[in-house]
Amino acid sequence: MMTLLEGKTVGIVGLGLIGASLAAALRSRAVPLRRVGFDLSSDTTSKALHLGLVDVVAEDLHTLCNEADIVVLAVPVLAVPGVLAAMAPHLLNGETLLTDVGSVKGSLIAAVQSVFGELPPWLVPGHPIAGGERSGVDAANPELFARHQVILTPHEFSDFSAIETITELWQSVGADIQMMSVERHDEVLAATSHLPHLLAFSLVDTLAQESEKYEIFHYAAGGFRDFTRIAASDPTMWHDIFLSNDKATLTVLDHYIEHLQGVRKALQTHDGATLKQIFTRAKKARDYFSSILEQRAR
Ligand SMILES: NC(=O)C1=CN([C@@H]2O[C@H](COP(=O)(O)OP(=O)(O)OC[C@H]3O[C@@H](n4cnc5c(N)ncnc54)[C@H](O)[C@@H]3O)[C@@H](O)[C@H]2O)C=CC1
Ligand SMILES: O=C(O)C(=O)Cc1ccc(O)cc1
Repeated sequence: MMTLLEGKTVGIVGLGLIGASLAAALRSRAVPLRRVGFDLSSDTTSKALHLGLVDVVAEDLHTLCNEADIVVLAVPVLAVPGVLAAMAPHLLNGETLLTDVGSVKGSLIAAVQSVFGELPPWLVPGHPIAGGERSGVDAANPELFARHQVILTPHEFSDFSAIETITELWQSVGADIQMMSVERHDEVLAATSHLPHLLAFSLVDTLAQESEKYEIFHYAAGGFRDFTRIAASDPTMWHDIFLSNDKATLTVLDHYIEHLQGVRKALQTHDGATLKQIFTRAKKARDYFSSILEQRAR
């Protein structure tokens, strides 16, 4: 039974893919929350209002904070410190809960600490492991979070009832909640999300620079499509993520470069046994990942 959200107002700052999808999901599932939105782009807020994703658009962050019981930050991660600083005077009543959807959690914690001088009990950071290469309000999808995980990284002073409310917010749109420390989150995501995006951007850029008028892409097949879909993701969003999670990404990138050097050596020396060993281990791991995906889809 969902009870903690009844009659409350959620204020969503940033009505792009994730913010607008959350608004759309809350609406399509008739979650009893009033939805107030804010975005720097007036085109975006007009669309969100016109599509009925939000009930009302706040004129500024001050108004949004005054109206909202729960504020969800859904802006690129490097925009967070500025938004927090603008909201700070209006959040200090202690009654408004604050959460976010950012792909990096260490930088959010650092921003909150720098703006508020402490980690307030009404802060429960979050990260939906759901999205896609499209961005903006036009890409909003009410089913985006269904059967997907949302990682919450509450800190040691996060209020229990605040954690329960944010848990219920995500469960109400069909998501499964996982709890994790900030450090573990940033390491895991560096490996499973940030590194793959870096490799995809880098591979596509390498080939694009070597190919006159992108001619080579005419001959690319499904493997190239699957490997590089995420290179179509938003450059600003990923610029922000890499600069915010540089340490953990560098660690896993160095590990990967070392492994790739091994693959290169095996190829150069025609060491087929080593190549087969690597491919067999990787296939086993990828088959396991496919089984996780199948279980989740059931
Ligand atoms: N795109 C994805 O697949 C996922 C993204 N995330 C995280 O969600 C957050 C939002 O990402 P998306 O929705 O994909 O981005 P997006 O680019 O679709 O939307 C961001 C929105 O924030 C607005 N915005 C930017 N600066 C602002 C500011 N200072 N004040 C108010 N609005 C501002 C923009 O106008 C835009 O509408 C990012 O932190 C990202 O790391 C998390 C999970 C998945
Ligand atoms: O496009 C994809 O497959 C993604 O990996 C989406 C995504 C992007 C960023 C996140 O922090 C979480 C999910």
